[in-house]
Amino acid sequence: MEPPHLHVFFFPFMSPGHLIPMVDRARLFAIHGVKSTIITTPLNLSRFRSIIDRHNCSSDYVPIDLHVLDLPFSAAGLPENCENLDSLPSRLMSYNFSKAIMMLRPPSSDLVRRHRPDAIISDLNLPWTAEIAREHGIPRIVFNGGCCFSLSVIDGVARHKPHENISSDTEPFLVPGLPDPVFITKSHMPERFFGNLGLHEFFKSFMEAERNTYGVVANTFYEIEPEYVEHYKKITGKKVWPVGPVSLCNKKALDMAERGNKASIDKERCLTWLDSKKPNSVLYVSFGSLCTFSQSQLLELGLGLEASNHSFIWVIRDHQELGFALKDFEERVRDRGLIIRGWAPQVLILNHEAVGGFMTHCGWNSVLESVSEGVPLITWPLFAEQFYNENFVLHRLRIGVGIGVQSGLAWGEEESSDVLMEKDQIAEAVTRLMSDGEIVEEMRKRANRLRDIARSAVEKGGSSHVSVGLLIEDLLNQREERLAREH
Ligand SMILES: O=c1ccn([C@@H]2O[C@H](COP(=O)(O)OP(=O)(O)O[C@H]3O[C@H](CO)[C@@H](O)[C@H](O)[C@H]3O)[C@@H](O)[C@H]2O)c(=O)[nH]1
Repeated sequence: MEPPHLHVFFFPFMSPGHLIPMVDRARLFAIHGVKSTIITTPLNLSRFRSIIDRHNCSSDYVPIDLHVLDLPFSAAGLPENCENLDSLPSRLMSYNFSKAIMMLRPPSSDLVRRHRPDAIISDLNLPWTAEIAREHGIPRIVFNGGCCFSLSVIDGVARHKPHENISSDTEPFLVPGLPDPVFITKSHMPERFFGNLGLHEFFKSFMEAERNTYGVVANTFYEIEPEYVEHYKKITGKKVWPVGPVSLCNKKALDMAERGNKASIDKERCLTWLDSKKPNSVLYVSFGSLCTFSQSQLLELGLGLEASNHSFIWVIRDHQELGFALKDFEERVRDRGLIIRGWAPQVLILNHEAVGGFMTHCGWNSVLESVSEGVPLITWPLFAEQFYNENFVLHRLRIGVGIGVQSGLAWGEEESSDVLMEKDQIAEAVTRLMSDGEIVEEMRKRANRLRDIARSAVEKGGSSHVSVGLLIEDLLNQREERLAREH
């Protein structure tokens, strides 16, 4: 008799930059013949339900199971229906959000006891999943969102503390112990991100849990950062499986359009607009799922895009207060600009040949999605490890133009009226990337080469495809050993 499919529980963290790649990963494993179960909350499920339903309709794949847990809003002091980091009324509530997530431990443990999966793949931000795995004698594989380069820089800073002798926020210093010389400044360090919201203690528990984890699954591909994948294995002493770019498992237009949420623009309207533009002529402008600019910064951004004279798609989050009349702006830029207020079908847009540049905050998913489509970037990092991702894009991949921002925002500082970048600086960066010229031509060639390598990595026999197979094999061996122990 055939042994049962390997059964893996996937626990995503409730923030788009973490939820989306985890759902992709669960699908990837199901495509490889694993019985995947995603555990999430009702409103988060509604963001990706349609993709799972389509997946489950296909007779080629093992269907994906879903378990829904209610988030204890009132016990954690959160407003009703606040199930995702992107829907917090204020970032000052991040602490309550983390508390609510910690409270999911008992019902999650109960699910594991009842369904007895063979392994857990869970987000770095859910440290209690490591304890549950240990209690049930199964391996936990951690997913920490970023690339091995940034994780290695974070580790290098924590280990060697090179910033401690530096007084200036803007003086570059070397991070020791890395495969090549990496310079950062104090104002680029993600520690700022945690501000004073009491999140450090949660962060410590994530790192502690990571140390007690069986291995790491990363949304990257080996060829984009071979030295850093090896380095990360060495410093953590863990097995590391690079299985990305996971976004490439969304091959159908509808899956691309509905990835992460239902898009706020009709897919056909978006494609028709893009079809009317020349190849590589459109700049896509989006700052991920969490960033909120000050009203004055948003205005400068609009004026900069207007002044650049290039075509653009500009995504403005619906939580974002505008401070200017969008209608007037749209009338001025006319057909040169398409504004999406809310959720954009990002992967579908980047996939279109008219898109020739991406102005981004350098969230790792956005960087990798751009790389997967051969689109060079204008880098405008804001917080977390985004400055390190920028460093990787500009100095290692050499597929981007830096906008020149010196320092980021701390979590909770979005209300400030600061203008980080003025309209002329913005227009200048757009012109540098979107105008023809030898330097940009070379950049495009490098980006296209990386796109081809990324796509080969996820095809049969490619490095990421092989890596998924090796991870599954490892987990099957773990299961056999566990069953032998139990009998
Ligand atoms: O309108 C939108 C906005 C976002 N996205 C998707 O949402 C994800 C956003 O992820 P990312 O680009 O990584 O940005 P953040 O949401 O800001 O990600 C957080 O998580 C990342 C992974 O850990 C970190 O690299 C970032 O610093 C952190 O801010 C991507 O898949 C996008 O395709 C859309 O599809 N439509």
